Amino acid sequence: MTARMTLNQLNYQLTTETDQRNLLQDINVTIQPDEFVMLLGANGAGKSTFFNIVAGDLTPTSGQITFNDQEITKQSAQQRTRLISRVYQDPKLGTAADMTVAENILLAMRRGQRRRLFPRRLAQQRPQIEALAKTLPNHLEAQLDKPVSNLSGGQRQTLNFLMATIQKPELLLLDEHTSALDAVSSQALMTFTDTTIRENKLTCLMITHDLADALKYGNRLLILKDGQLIADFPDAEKQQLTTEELIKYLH
Ligand SMILES: Nc1ncnc2c1ncn2[C@@H]1O[C@H](COP(=O)(O)OP(=O)(O)OP(=O)(O)O)[C@@H](O)[C@H]1O
Repeated sequence: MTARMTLNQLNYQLTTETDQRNLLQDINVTIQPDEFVMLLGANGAGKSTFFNIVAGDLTPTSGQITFNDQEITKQSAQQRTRLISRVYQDPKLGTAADMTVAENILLAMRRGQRRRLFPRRLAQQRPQIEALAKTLPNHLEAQLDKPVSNLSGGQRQTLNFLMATIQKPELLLLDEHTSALDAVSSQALMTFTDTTIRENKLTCLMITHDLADALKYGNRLLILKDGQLIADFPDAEKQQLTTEELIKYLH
């Protein structure tokens, strides 16, 4: 099996006027296509920096990133958008607030294609959009003609997740995507996330501070501490882990 992504001897050093800090240090990790990886770490451990490097928003100071056997270390975030989708913590990011839910879904379906004939396409694709919406949690199917700015946080994050996965990215990055939601909405989106990843066989890296979710979902678990990967649990070991053991790693 060709690895989906390999990070080799990767370092990221932040240089300011007053000091130099290694935000990521000697990261060596290979992600396989069938992996749904939980990434844990205390505040400031370097998780978002890790995602920014993978997405191409930051360039590593040294080391290589290989994606499907091609080196992409110097590729921009724009060049990687065909491969990598990201959902952020903030429900306001990722959607067009003034457009309706249906229009946003159509935009995501047609990302990368020409925008001509948009109203006609919207009418043509309506049955498909409605069928899709019926599978979604958080009652989003009843909101198709509402502007996105009217949605609750849970509904907006559900839409963000759908838009990020509708074209089946090669790699999905979930950056604490349920953490701003109430417990019920968060669990509904997490269940939908898990089903979507399994059914579409997506490769996924997910940052979370929710230890119960980290243990329940995914088939591998990585822990970052002070910019270094200090633990890597494959599925069988992950299944034996307890919250208490995880807490010890995070301190
Ligand atoms: N542009 C920057 N300037 C200064 N410090 C930075 C910058 N970016 C990140 N840092 C620092 O680097 C460290 C790692 O940050 P990062 O956001 O990657 O951590 P994190 O694990 O995602 O944390 P959290 O769980 O709080 O989101 C932190 O100490 C942070 O303050």
